[in-house]
Amino acid sequence: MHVEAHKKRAVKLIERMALSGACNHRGEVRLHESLDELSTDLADYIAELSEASVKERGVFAIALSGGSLVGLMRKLCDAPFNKTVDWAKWYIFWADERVVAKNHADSNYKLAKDGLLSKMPIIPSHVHSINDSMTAEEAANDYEFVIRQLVKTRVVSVSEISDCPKFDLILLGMGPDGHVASLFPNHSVLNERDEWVTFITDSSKPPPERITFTLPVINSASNVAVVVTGDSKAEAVHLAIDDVGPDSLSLPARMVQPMKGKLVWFLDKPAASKLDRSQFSE
Ligand SMILES: O=C(O)[C@H](O)[C@@H](O)[C@H](O)[C@H](O)COP(=O)(O)O
Repeated sequence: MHVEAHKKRAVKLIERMALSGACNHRGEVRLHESLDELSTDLADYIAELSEASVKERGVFAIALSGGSLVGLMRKLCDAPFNKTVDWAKWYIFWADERVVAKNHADSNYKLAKDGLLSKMPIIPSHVHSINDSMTAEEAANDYEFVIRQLVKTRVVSVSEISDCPKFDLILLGMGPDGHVASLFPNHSVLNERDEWVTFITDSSKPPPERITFTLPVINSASNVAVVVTGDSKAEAVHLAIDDVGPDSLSLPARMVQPMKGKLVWFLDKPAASKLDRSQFSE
């Protein structure tokens, strides 16, 4: 990289660090001036975790979600990442999936395949999407079985504390209602402690049938990143991150609390606009 470009990047980084605050027990908050800056930081973050994981374990097990997250990961397909990331070591999973055919417009797999995976040299057999010819319940059981086999062979690591799979990185979006993966507010699946993957047939956001990682799996990951943009999410971001008392405790995004892993929030300014943090004000 040219020296001037290096300098510019360093200045940007310092500015960003000044804007972002290390955020005690709710994780690290990374606040971004623009979606472009957020997506550059997100690509850097994922590439760094991939490198560290491949160095340590020889593989990188990453779980995706749907929504705007996929578009915000697009820079991974461009230089320098297209050349520097060790794509052959990536294993892809979904933290949640809509129970629809893989070629359906609602499919999270299709979204990621069209927008990302088809542009990355990932080994097709490393892409673990759900079986779309089953009922939601069967698909959840089947997906858990697939993950169990990969835990046995250590493609997916295992948590020393919970016996759950320990994904190297779980990427989540968040809805304005504070849902993450397909864990919606007040739903009984929030209490699921035994299964790794479960299903719902009554999602408050269509389509109704989904499978989802459970909270114990999300909270056993080595790294969890929640990527949230736009002012419609500002209130939920406030409840998920700030110390607002017991009312917020039932918010699914607030229940994302990795036991040993690291939690990072990637926010743009509108999403962060209701955070009680003086360092975020202009
Ligand atoms: O399955 C779904 O309905 C979506 O994948 C959903 O869970 C999404 O991840 C969040 O609602 C955030 O979406 P946006 O980032 O697009 O707002």
